[in-house]
Amino acid sequence: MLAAALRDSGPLGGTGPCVHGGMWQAAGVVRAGVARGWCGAGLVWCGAGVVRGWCGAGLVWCGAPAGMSRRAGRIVRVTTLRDTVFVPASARAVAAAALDAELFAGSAARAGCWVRRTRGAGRVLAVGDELRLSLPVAPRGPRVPIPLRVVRAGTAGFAVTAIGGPLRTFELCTELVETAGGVLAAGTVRFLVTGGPSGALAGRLLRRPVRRLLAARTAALRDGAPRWASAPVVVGAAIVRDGWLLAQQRRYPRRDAGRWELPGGRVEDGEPDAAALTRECREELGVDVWIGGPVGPDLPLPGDLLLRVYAAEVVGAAEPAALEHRAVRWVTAGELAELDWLDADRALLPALRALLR
Ligand SMILES: Nc1nc2c([nH]c(=O)n2[C@H]2C[C@H](O)[C@@H](COP(=O)(O)OP(=O)(O)OP(=O)(O)O)O2)c(=O)[nH]1
Repeated sequence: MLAAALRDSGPLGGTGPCVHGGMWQAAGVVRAGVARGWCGAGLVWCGAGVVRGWCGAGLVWCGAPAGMSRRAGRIVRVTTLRDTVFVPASARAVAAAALDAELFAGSAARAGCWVRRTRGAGRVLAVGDELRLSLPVAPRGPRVPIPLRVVRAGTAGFAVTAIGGPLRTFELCTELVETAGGVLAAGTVRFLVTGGPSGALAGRLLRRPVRRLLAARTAALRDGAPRWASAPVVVGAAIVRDGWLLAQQRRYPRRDAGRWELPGGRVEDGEPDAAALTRECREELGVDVWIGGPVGPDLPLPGDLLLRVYAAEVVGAAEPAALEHRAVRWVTAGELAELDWLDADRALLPALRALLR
């Protein structure tokens, strides 16, 4: 039976042009030319033209079956599970929810999992942060420890991947696709187990807790995003000049004194973001600024504040001064990582680096 299953196994996934003009994505094993998959617009056609899945709110979604193949002579089983929700909120609010460390840990707890941050700090999850996920195989049963690293954290989505533990491959990602009325948040978990019958059993046992984790995560995004849509905003200015970025060093409170941040501050009630940034840059630096587009995603801050950063340039040849801060400093892309940034600002470093390129 096993041999027959292996013979039937095709590629473990794939992607191709969909009849709706987008791309289809097949997940799991392709048997006899038939794949299950999903696309953003409707039904999925692949292989011999057979459709699996169903259409709801304009998208097809399905739980893909466990796939099986041989790699280096070992039986490898890949399981891909998906859960998609439609979130009627702005893309920036949903991305903020996706990067919210508290929301992530809370949703995992609701699914019976534990999440502990082992690297990184603050409310926002940044690329390079590490977490330890403890997945229950059964209620009150043994737990599988999965050390994870954040590998993607941006406006288009979030992803963590295993960096050790018994499951050498475990990936959880959330793709965010903006639509006219809101955002499609497509959660996927893909994990791989090896071994014969014991591997098959392990794969089967893990499906239920992983499915619960995935469902709790997408539900948390749907329920958590509206809060970020109406959160009080702190605006920051990524002021650039000839490949240099202006950073300023905090004087207070004690826990943040000496750390670096971007010029800016809280937006007052009814005040447009641009007006708040103009006001803060005059007060803190004594200069006027031109304000451009947003840089990176909106970032959750402690106290349910949201940090939103805009690209900016000093008007004219005026030199910014540290009127309220300990110091200001121009830094190159290469020097960005040398500064002790506030926790949330660390999550912006990839976007700031890209701005300076
Ligand atoms: N301006 C700014 N604030 C930041 C950044 N990153 C970050 O976490 N924050 C936090 C620090 C503060 O808790 C909050 C900013 O609000 P604020 O500038 O009005 O706060 P503050 O503590 O300086 O208070 P205040 O004296 O200006 O009233 O956002 C950043 O890059 N720029």
